[in-house]
Amino acid sequence: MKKISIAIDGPAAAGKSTVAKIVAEKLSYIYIDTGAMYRALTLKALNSEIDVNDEQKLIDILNHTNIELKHSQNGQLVYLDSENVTTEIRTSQVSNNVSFVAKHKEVREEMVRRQQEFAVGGGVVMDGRDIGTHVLPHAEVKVFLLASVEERAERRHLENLQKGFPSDLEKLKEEIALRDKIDSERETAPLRKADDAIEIDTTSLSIQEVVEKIMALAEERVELI
Ligand SMILES: Nc1ncnc2c1ncn2[C@@H]1O[C@H](COP(=O)(O)OP(=O)(O)O)[C@@H](O)[C@H]1O
Ligand SMILES: Nc1ccn([C@@H]2O[C@H](COP(=O)(O)OP(=O)(O)O)[C@@H](O)[C@H]2O)c(=O)n1
Repeated sequence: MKKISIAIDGPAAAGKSTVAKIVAEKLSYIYIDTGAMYRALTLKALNSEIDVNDEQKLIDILNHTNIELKHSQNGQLVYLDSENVTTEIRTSQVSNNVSFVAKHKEVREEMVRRQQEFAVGGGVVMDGRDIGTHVLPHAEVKVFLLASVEERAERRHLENLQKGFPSDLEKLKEEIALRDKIDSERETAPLRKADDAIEIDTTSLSIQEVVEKIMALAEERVELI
């Protein structure tokens, strides 16, 4: 059966990676979390005391940085220069700096090049902010996931508590809203629904309901090919 590409975009904590992972498993496709790549570069910049506004320094380190997304039974693992950073890239320090790193045109160009390489041949579910608009503009299925900022902050809060991370719901709401604003207002490839993407408001939907909607869109497309 022909393998298609599925692009899932949307604001922070809308449920993109959760549903992308399940859809990829159901279809036996590769799952690619592009946010993890920007997070890994941000972690390296913070650890190297590089200013997140210094585009030239960031591109210099990116050119000497290996970011790998490995698939394990426990989900996706993220390796930065051969070191497992799966947990470290989710700290609030990384979350609060990543949008500044992701603003830079040259950083994005290099990340997009790597992401497109991962997707050669199809059979991928990729999530991020610019997948339907820039990384995979010809993806057969494009979805834009939404949920109210209150709902998204509550979901991330619960997730943090489950992981044993410190978490303050009100602060999280502000941080998520600020990150969405920076991601939506940047000049290069801002967070935006592609014209041909299907919008799904997940505020009152369960994970399973969102997965079913995306699976239905994928099956429809596979049948048409
Ligand atoms: N439809 C949903 N209903 C309730 N919780 C959800 C839903 N989708 C995702 N979640 C939870 O919300 C949190 C954030 O989801 P995640 O997939 O990390 O979002 P994103 O990848 O968009 O940042 C996770 O803890 C996840 O389990
Ligand atoms: N394709 C992408 C993916 C992420 N990003 C950036 O990376 C950040 C982290 O993405 P993420 O998907 O891990 O974030 P969460 O929604 O999981 O919190 C985003 O806030 C964006 O600044 C991006 O610019 N383009």
